[in-house]
Amino acid sequence: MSNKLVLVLNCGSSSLKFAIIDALTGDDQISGLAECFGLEDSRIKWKVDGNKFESKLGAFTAHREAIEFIVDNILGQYPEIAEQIQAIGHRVVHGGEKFTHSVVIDDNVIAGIEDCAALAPLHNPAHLIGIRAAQASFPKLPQVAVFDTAFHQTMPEHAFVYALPYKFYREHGIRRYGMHGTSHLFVSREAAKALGKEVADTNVICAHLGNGASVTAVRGGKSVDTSMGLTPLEGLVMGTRCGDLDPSIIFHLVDRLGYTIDEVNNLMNKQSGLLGISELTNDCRGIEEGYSEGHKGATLALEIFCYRLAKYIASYTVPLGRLDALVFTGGIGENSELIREKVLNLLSIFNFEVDAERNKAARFGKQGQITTDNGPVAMVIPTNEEWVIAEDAVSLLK
Ligand SMILES: Nc1ncnc2c1ncn2[C@@H]1O[C@H](COP(=O)(O)OP(=O)(O)O)[C@@H](O)[C@H]1O
Ligand SMILES: CC(=O)OP(=O)(O)O
Ligand SMILES: [Mg+2]
Repeated sequence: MSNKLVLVLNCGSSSLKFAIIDALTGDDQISGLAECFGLEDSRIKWKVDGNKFESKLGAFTAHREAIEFIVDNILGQYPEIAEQIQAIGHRVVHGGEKFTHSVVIDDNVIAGIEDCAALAPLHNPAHLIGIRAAQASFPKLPQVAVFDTAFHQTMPEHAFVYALPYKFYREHGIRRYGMHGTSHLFVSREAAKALGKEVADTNVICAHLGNGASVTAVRGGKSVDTSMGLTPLEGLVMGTRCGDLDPSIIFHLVDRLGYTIDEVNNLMNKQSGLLGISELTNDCRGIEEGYSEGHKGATLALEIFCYRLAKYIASYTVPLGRLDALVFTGGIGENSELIREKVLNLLSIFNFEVDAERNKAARFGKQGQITTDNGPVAMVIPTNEEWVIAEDAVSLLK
């Protein structure tokens, strides 16, 4: 048997993404998404060999029921696939300073993920539910945790310490950690391949633009700075998150406008970003549609998104010195030729020259350079976090 199949689970605050993936080739045999938390009408959608299926999960289904559905109703139909699964790989957003690499899950690891839950309150508690449910459903299979933060543990202290009294880092671990590390690792490695260079000799800036979004400066295969911080709220404008702002806005909202801390948390994580500015939608496709129809809010949201992103990208030339390529990835980075073009035009000081044909062609999972050969390289590289998770899971079993 040449397959090395891994079931990869990415439990988010309100959804669960899953894939059964071959660690050797990156091909997924089955993949899907369950919208499973707090919804009256939660659903699960999945794909097998390009064929699409959908089913209702019922009201208020949570991760545990979704995993039971995957095991009983989906894998149950494909026993020849199910019996080949060798491990379960879990995406875990926050591993603090404790986890610099992927690990096989045991009670100590679970306690470590619990310790980090306060730093990623929307993500880590969901991962723990997923881990426990997977342990119950697959008691014989090894479970592996792969951390978003691990790739960023190479950042130097001057990039990760906040300008607060130092004791808050020393005593409470309050520092910048960075997320989406698995994606930044994957696309920076693929960029080196595409450039025909050794990873150790390749400097790239990666923009992962999905519902959450972050930019990372990768020097010689190592993360040297990234835009997310203690939590996934810092940095870029995102679908519903505000990213960077003046921290005094929090005092103003609480002291002057009577908001509770919980309300501020909800406002900044769930009601801001593209959704908050546009007063239309958090979905980039809807923002682009609004922009093309002259919708004022959508236009402003798009402009702020691109401007902030371009500023971050420009600033990451500081830790790199030399830039071999700028990489776009994530649902927006892989598909939005409009945003890529706007961002590259804002970065005119670097002489990027957009190639309209190439930029148009790079979408729906296609990799490729989107600039002309006359200037610096920008490219689209579809991310594959699930493949990295599957590879790590299998390599830990050897
Ligand atoms: N064809 C497209 N054009 C523009 N944006 C797109 C397109 N397809 C997907 N997106 C955007 O990608 C985002 C989701 O990205 P994704 O990486 O799937 O998110 P997640 O962070 O949940 O993994 C959404 O804002 C969606 O609108
Ligand atoms: C860390 C983070 O923002 O993850 P996601 O993009 O999956 O929300
Ligand atoms: Mg994603």
